[in-house]
Amino acid sequence: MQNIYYEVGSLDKRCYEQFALSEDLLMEHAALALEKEITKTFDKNSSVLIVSGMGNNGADGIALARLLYKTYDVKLYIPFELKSPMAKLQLKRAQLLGVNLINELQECDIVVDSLFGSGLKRDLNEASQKIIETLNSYNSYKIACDIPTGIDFKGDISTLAFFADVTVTMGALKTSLFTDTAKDYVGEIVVANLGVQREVYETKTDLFLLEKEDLKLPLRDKKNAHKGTFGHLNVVIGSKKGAGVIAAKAAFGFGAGLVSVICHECVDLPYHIMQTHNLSENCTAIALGMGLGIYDEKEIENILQSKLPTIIDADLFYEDIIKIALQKEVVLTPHPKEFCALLNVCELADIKVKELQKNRFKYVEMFCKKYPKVVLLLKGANVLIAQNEKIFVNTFGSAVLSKGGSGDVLGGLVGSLLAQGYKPLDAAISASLAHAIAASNYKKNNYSLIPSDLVEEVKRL
Ligand SMILES: NC(=O)C1=CN([C@@H]2O[C@H](COP(=O)(O)OP(=O)(O)OC[C@H]3O[C@@H](n4cnc5c(N)ncnc54)[C@H](O)[C@@H]3O)[C@@H](O)[C@H]2O)[C@@H](O)CC1
Ligand SMILES: Nc1ncnc2c1ncn2[C@@H]1O[C@H](COP(=O)(O)OP(=O)(O)O)[C@@H](O)[C@H]1O
Ligand SMILES: [K+]
Repeated sequence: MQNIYYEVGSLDKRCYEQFALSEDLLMEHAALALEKEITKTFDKNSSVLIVSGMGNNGADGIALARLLYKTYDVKLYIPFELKSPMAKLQLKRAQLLGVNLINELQECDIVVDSLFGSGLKRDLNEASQKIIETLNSYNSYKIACDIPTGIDFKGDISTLAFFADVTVTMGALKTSLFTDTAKDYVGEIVVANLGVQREVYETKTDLFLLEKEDLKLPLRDKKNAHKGTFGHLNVVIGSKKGAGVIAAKAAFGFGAGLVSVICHECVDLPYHIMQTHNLSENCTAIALGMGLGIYDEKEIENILQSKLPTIIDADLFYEDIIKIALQKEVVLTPHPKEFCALLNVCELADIKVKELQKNRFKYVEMFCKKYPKVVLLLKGANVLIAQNEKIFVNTFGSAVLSKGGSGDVLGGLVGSLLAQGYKPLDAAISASLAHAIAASNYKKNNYSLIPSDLVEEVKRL
């Protein structure tokens, strides 16, 4: 996994103060990283439009123009008067070489957006919006310097933003690149080394980007084993029975030795899933909430009081009864609307989904501060998995998963790993990764996946 930061200004400052690196030196490395992004794919003489703003983001772009000058067909566009001293210095250097400025935007093979970076404040003015609109309309390969212009430090977009194919971000990863809103804009994210290795530049953090290697599949390493060795998950089935059945099937496919559903009515189950009325004696984990609907309060209260590892989903996030479980290491898997309801039930905030989506990290932190034992998995385009002070981001998911039943599969996968003895945080991380990576392996198209296809892909991981 990789480190993420809310801001990197303090890391830059550390470079100046502790390692005697200069702003100029850091900026030169920023420009070199942008140059590398171009030279690795594009032949000499390709045309490069660089759009530079008045601050240091613009300065990075102007330094790039100098680096590319003569081998690439560089077109430097500076729409506003430069403000930052570094931008002015970079322009002086570029012009001494002979780099010419262009007066209007021109479509090129490559576009570099260095209009605004981490210094973006306020809404983009009309002139900037027009520029971004025009750049977005080009078929060029689009590179964002540090962050696509229009995304603010919280990862929010107030008017519009640059659609990058790749974002070369300076020094380290920032949370603003990993909001659900930013996901459509950032493209591939590359981190530029600013003159020291990332291991040196970065300091301790509690935020992490998950990578494929962080997925720990429940591969069986014991030869002397039987079905009981791999746990017994009980899935509580509610009035919308399908949800629990999907979760049960997913759990079985992900390695649980035994899976039973707790249901008092007749359910149509595959032969390998059992049905029971009460918690099984050898039950090792519980999944409940998915499709629960109307429920028997006493029964759910008893289940929530159990000491067994538990994953809770869906309908229970709207109910006071959930508070029984929040002092334990349970896994909660709400989608944004459910998380808003949960924040309300827990008297933490009374907010709408829009406010949550603008501040996902903040509300996740707030919840985990009050309930440090709980493992919270907040669904979304980028899933956040958190416990106590740590937050892990899973960016592997895609719109392939935007289907009824995808969340039920996820609940089953988490339950399966809990039943097999994973620690709650590890279960949430590996289940979330398996869920998203399995969906990305579904190659037919991005609209037709159904829960059973997803389970099939999980089986093939
Ligand atoms: N140590 C450093 O500071 C480094 C900075 N680097 C680059 O510097 C960037 C940050 O530079 P700055 O702090 O100068 O910020 P920016 O270049 O992002 O922009 C700040 C300037 O834009 C103006 N501005 C902000 N929002 C505006 C809006 N909506 N409409 C019109 N004007 C607006 C501000 O008044 C300020 O003059 C980073 O994103 C990165 O690309 C890199 O060169 C690496 C080192
Ligand atoms: N656009 C998307 N990008 C990434 N993941 C997505 C996207 N849409 C949905 N998902 C994932 O699919 C799952 C949907 O869960 P949920 O909304 O609870 O559905 P349901 O209750 O119908 O099963 C979540 O894990 C979510 O993160
Ligand atoms: K930018």
